[in-house]
Amino acid sequence: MKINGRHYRTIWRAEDGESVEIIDQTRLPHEFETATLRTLEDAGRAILTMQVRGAPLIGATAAYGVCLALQEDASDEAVDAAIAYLAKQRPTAVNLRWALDQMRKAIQNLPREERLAAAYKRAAEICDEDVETCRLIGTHGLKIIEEIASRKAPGEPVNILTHCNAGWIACVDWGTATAPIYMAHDKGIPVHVWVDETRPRNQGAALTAFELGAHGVPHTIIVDNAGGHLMQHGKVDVCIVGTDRVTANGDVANKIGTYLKALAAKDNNVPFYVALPHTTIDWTLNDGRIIPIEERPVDEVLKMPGRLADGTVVTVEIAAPGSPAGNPAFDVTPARLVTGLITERGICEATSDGLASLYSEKK
Ligand SMILES: CSC[C@H]1O[C@H](OP(=O)(O)O)[C@H](O)[C@@H]1O
Repeated sequence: MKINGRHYRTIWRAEDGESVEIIDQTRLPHEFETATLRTLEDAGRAILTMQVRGAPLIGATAAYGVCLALQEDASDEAVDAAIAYLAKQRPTAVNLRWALDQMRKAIQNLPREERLAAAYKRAAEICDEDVETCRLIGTHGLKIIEEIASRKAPGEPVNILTHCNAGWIACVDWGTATAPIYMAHDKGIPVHVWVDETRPRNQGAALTAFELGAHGVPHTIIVDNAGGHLMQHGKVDVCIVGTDRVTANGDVANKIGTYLKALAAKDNNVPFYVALPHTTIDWTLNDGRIIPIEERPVDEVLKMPGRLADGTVVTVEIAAPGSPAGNPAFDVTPARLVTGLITERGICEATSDGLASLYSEKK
């Protein structure tokens, strides 16, 4: 999408052909900085420290991480070590495993001297495929927004609540939950987005608000605990969130707090949709309760970055020194609380049959 009128993807191969550029998301929204990944370790660190984050972008970064590793050593042992290293950086988003499996398939039967070119080719394809997949998610999700808009008074916006950042910044472009929003906005359908700030890393306040604002989409940042209240008072027409892993039976792992939004939506008869590409479906699991939930550093809870009036960006402590904290980064929303899954192939029920109806090859 565009930043200051210039189109960006979130990750791209540098002109030197042997490094990778990313948008450093730890600097947003106060500073727009790109960063260069030159080694496997740079890619692993970018994923772990969330310079890049969002399931599809984590996968794309890992794919390029394999390329950077191959530049040093294209042996079978080095490939295995690189894949194992990248796989352990973050446990919940299944796109990481999916992308690494794709890279292994692309190079494993090639002679060493052909592996690097094949790896860069596959990594580029993964990025291009993600852009098209998210665009298609947008076209299918747009129908939901259009149907709600048809029941509203002229000019009255469709009020959409989203949690965390499942935007173009979480992907290579377009986003998952935001793709239908951008398409509705660009089509002239009045929309307004309630943006959950999404403690503790504030991906909503720092990233979703940033990208919606850059595209001119009306939005309001709210504290995470306000969503239920807004739903009780009829101010939310639909919830659309992203996900890091959907099991074959439709259970949804997503940023911590998603489950509570789904409960509030169910209690207030607000449709709750989850937008996802096929790369986020874990066909090996039929129960969301066994999805690994990442425990992140407690400093993310105890400290918060911000900008002073003079523009200096600082980090402050928000609790008494020595306060203990816990930081589970994701929760699992049972399929029964999900109205539907918005995929690149269409919208389906959050059930095994629903997913099988769109992905018959996986039956
Ligand atoms: C389109 S995937 C977005 C998904 O990823 C986020 O997690 P994180 O920021 O920790 O990578 C969040 O769960 C979003 O819904």
